[in-house]
Amino acid sequence: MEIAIIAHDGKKAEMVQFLNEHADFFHQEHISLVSTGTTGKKVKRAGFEVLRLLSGPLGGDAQIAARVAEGKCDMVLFFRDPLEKHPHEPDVLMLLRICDVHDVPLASNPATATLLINAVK
Ligand SMILES: O=C(CO)COP(=O)(O)O
Repeated sequence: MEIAIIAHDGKKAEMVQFLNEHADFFHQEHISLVSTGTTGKKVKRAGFEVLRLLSGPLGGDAQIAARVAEGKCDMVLFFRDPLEKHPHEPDVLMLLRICDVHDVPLASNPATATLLINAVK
């Protein structure tokens, strides 16, 4: 199962904390992680194996959307920062839309992400 991990700058620490809290789940062999560039760097540094794509503002969200559209990515955990502006907002909205088009589960905060991963344990 491929899970995309994405976090805006103001939410990256929360994402790493979330991964650490659920490390047993994310370290399972059948779970593979894919991530936008800078998030991926932090995820890797925290000891998780991850396929790092481009940074979000450079097209990373779009790359993840493509994986969702192609049926490669099964779940998206995207901790967005609702208090910040993002130059690549169109890409962010596109990713959310593509998840809805393809009925792929998407969590935008830790509470929902916890419910999602508990559902697939
Ligand atoms: O901007 C992002 C999501 O929209 C995340 O990108 P980074 O992981 O490269 O910071």
